[in-house]
Amino acid sequence: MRRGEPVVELHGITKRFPGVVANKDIELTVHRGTVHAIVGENGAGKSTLMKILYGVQQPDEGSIAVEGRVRQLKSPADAIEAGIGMVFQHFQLADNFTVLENVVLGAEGLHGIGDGARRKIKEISDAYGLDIEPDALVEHLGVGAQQRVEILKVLYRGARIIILDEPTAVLVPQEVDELFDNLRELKAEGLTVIFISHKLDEVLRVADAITVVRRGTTVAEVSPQDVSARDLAELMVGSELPSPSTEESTVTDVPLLTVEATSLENPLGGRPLLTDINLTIHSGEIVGIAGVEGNGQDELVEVIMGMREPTAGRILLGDVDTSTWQTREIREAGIGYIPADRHRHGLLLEAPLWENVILGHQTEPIYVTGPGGSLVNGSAARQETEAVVEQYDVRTPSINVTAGSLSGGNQQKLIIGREMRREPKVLVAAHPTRGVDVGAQAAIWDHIKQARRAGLGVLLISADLEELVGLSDTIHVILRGRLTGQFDPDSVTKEELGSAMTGATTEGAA
Ligand SMILES: Nc1ncnc2c1ncn2[C@@H]1O[C@H](COP(=O)(O)OP(=O)(O)OP(=O)(O)O)[C@@H](O)[C@H]1O
Repeated sequence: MRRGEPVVELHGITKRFPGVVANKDIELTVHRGTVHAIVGENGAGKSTLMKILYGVQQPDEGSIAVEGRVRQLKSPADAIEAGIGMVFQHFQLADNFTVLENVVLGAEGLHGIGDGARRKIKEISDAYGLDIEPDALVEHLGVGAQQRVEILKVLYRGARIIILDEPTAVLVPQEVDELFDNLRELKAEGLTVIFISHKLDEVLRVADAITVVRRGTTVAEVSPQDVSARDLAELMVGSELPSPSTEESTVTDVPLLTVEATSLENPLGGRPLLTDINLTIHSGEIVGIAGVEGNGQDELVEVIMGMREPTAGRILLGDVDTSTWQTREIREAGIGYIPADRHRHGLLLEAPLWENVILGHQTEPIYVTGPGGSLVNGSAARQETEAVVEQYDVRTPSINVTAGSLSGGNQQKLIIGREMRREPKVLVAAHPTRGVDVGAQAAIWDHIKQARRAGLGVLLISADLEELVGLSDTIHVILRGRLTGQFDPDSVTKEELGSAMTGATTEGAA
């Protein structure tokens, strides 16, 4: 096939769920050898469209042509057969297996593991600059490399069209650059990449064409040379956006949460997970933590939230030592928590929204009723859920649907609303706006800033440097379990932060 020919043609795609039209009359043409971005608000219908193209879901109406041939994609196997592969945001790799085993098990099964497969992996890795060793253990690979293994897996199965679902959400800036280099190599070889992203500046950097989806339908196709990030955001929401305003500092000298000389040994031996962490969050202050994933951020959150007990040092809430408290006690004492993994720690996906909103708080007086307080007060729970949905703009047909049926960004908005409406004293927030569209992101930032004015203290862990710099009053860098530098967000550059995060420099500027 020639470069530039249409390889994916979607006409009139419509997909309905109970109470929602997720896709309506979608028109999309993707050309060979291009990177084609799909952007839109949370719940606009992007994931649904990609699932339809990957055969995970079937459209109610419309047609799909791949490389000029009309196809019925009834399953991912059909899509793979048509030359389409998909890399999901949550990697689907078995940690304690090698790259070779991971790649081959999904494709040919056990009998495929051998020198032939090893050679083929090397060839693919070399051809597209993926830099993957077939015999490396997946658990030894960083996030960026694991993502390249996922891409390699898809290529190994012969994909010519690769769908990536928010591929940069989990990457730090250097890894994003590497990924984009890989994407350029893929398209130079005549492959086609379709990707979903909320990071509009990245979309403008790497895409050849951008399709905007609004309320389930394709509203525009633009070329990155012709638009700004702001134009794109306005196309997504269908109206003009307000301009951001500058802020006065609200930091006080009242300590709310203190992490004092805290260390955490690794129960499996080796380097400690945390070493001598000292950190204070004052009322009205947002303390940001920058770091490459896996450098102790999760463990820091876990010792603060009572999921692990520090092996040295202590955690103080005000002047009360909470180091040995359980998570529930800590939450009840006024710490809100936005976990990094919303599926594992934040939500019960099979339960309705209203149950999720009172999750962890169902024993509190306002939610109990009946003899001996044995029943849940459904109407109080529903009222609170309606309020979360309304204030945090959770797009849902009703509060009775399951959390699992919400789009990813709307799940995140639900968690943030649940935590913020409880008016915590301290908020421990890991990647609070991951997967959230730019409009909703700005709204969440406003909610957090407003609470900060009223005295909230925040520990903000984020891979999004824009968010860290824009929200934080001070930024610490975490590297191999230690705080290695402190920076003033008003003066630090992304490059300085990036080098501190990778250990290229460890000197703080402030
Ligand atoms: N399995 C499902 N059952 C019911 N409703 C669903 C299901 N999957 C998606 N929806 C609904 O379809 C709409 C579109 O969701 P989709 O996940 O495609 O949005 P999205 O644009 O990918 O959003 P995000 O940016 O938040 O990931 C939403 O209203 C969502 O609640």
